[in-house]
Amino acid sequence: MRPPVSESSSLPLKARLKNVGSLFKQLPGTFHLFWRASPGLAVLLGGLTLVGAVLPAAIAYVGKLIVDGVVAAQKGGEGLQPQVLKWVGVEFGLMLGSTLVDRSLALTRELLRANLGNLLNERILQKALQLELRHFEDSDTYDKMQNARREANSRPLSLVMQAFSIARNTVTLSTYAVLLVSLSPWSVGVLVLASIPAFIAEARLAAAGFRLYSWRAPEGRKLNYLEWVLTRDNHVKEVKLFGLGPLVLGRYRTLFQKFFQEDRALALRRMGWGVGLGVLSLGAFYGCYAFVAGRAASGGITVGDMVLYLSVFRQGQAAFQGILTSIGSMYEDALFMSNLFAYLDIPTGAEVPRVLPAKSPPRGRANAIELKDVSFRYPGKEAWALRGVNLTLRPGQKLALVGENGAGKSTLVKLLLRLYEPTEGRILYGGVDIRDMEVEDLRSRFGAVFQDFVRYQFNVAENIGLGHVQALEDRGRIARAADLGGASPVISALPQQYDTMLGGWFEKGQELSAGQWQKLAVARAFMREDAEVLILDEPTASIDAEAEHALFERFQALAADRIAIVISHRFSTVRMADQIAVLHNGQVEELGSHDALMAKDGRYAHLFHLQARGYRD
Ligand SMILES: Nc1ncnc2c1ncn2[C@@H]1O[C@H](COP(=O)(O)OP(=O)(O)OP(=O)(O)O)[C@@H](O)[C@H]1O
Repeated sequence: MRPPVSESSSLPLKARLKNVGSLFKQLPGTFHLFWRASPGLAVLLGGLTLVGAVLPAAIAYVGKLIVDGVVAAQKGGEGLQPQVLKWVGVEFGLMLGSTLVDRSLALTRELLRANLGNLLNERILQKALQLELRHFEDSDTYDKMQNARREANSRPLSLVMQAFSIARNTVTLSTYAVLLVSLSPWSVGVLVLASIPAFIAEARLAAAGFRLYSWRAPEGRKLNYLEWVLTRDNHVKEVKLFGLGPLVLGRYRTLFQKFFQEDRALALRRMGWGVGLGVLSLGAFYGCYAFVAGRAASGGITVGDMVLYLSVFRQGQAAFQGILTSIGSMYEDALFMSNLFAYLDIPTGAEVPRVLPAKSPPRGRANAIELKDVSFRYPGKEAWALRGVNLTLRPGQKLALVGENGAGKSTLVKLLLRLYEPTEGRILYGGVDIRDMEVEDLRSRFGAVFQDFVRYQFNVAENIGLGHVQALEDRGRIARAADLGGASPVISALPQQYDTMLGGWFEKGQELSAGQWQKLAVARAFMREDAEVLILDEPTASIDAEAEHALFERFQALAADRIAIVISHRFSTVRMADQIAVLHNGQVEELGSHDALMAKDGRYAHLFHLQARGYRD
């Protein structure tokens, strides 16, 4: 269980500093990205920050010269007036410069935001392409990716800007210190001393805030999820039918209240400290003010010195406060960056071939597939999803996989496509262990329709053509695939046929029925005309009986000399296969043709009769 936030203050100082230190390790990596995003803008930002940092002290100093000049002129200093006006002119110039620097900084920041955001988004997407299925099915990795995506546009820039702001305020403070030392060395000491409590308080509160947000991350996701359930189109039917609104909204409210109370407690602590420290810094300021005013009155320093002192001390306090605030914000930004870097560093490459050069069985004709004592456990799971599976598929053979939900059918397909590796045993393709092949080589030999096939919010031609991206523009091939998948009648009924935009996400998108979408998915699989193996995972789940019959006739013809693997719960489909493997708890319980398995009168025969009776009664 996570400790409550209030306990954070009991953390030993050393541990707290270590926490902070580990977060600021993100800075070099972030700056590297920042540099990569745009070296020119980075240099410009650095230069502008430096100029902006020294300008305030220069302006304050010229202010002093003006006041001293005025006082001297009033005392009858001959010819001092033009001098004073000259200094006013200089201050005007400096102020103009300062405004220009601030505007240019804002512009540079905006340009960098776009560049840096784009660079990061691209890195995140590139990494997503390298990740394997196991990563997507692991909630931890998935969370990391979603978090990285969510804040890539703001956090890295914010971290860099806060670091620059600290640098700028530090330079400004140093220039102020130089000015103050000449005036009253001990007031520099007072400025620093009066700031120490504020520094400690800010560090404590920022750490508490940071811990609050990081502990809260999983609950924050829960909050997002609840929001999602209530606002997504595909949830609305169930939400309405089951009357889920009040329940989900209630949970949302409870979570929000918890967040609100934590935020309020933190805000109150912040305010308490703020008031106390405000009084302290005001006291320090007026203490020094009294001293300096006294010295000015007794003629120890000039009026200009006093004015300089006042503005520098005040602005020095503000610069110090600025540094503290930046440190506070950096905690959170650094947390994000550590999550982002953790995501970018997720080890991948499990898919690279074990041997070089990779092996590649002959292409253009089906190769035998052999599963030898294959067992598989999902990462982090105790139970075996597959156990001791032995299967041989010769070219031209059709295999049907049957078994109850969770028997391991889809898992077997994932292993064949090397989306996972067997925990034990081997899978051979054309006599070659598939771990010795390039995955792209292996996968390009398969055409597949998955149970959870994708409904691309693209046009019809693309929905089919994506099955073989090299032929995305080949309308002839797309039309052939549509014919084979039984999708042609659906397409001719659409307003712009192959150019009809599909799905409800974009304007003019045409929504299809589940069965119509599935026909497009089947057509997509048939785009791979040279596929050596065809896999249809529950291909007929959504299509009607007539379409199913037609699909299987075409499928039989098309699959003639290829290997075909069909997963289905419909025995009318299953019985057409040469071989039927009955999976039960991850094991092949029965294997043989329909006739052989019926004669055996085991699980298959039992399930077949059960379904047949359902149709007859
Ligand atoms: N990503 C995953 N992580 C962990 N366990 C999983 C994962 N996917 C499936 N499983 C488990 O592996 C076992 C086999 O699942 P699989 O999806 O292969 O079943 P199936 O036979 O295809 O079922 P269905 O007929 O419902 O599609 C099940 O016990 C399931 O809970």
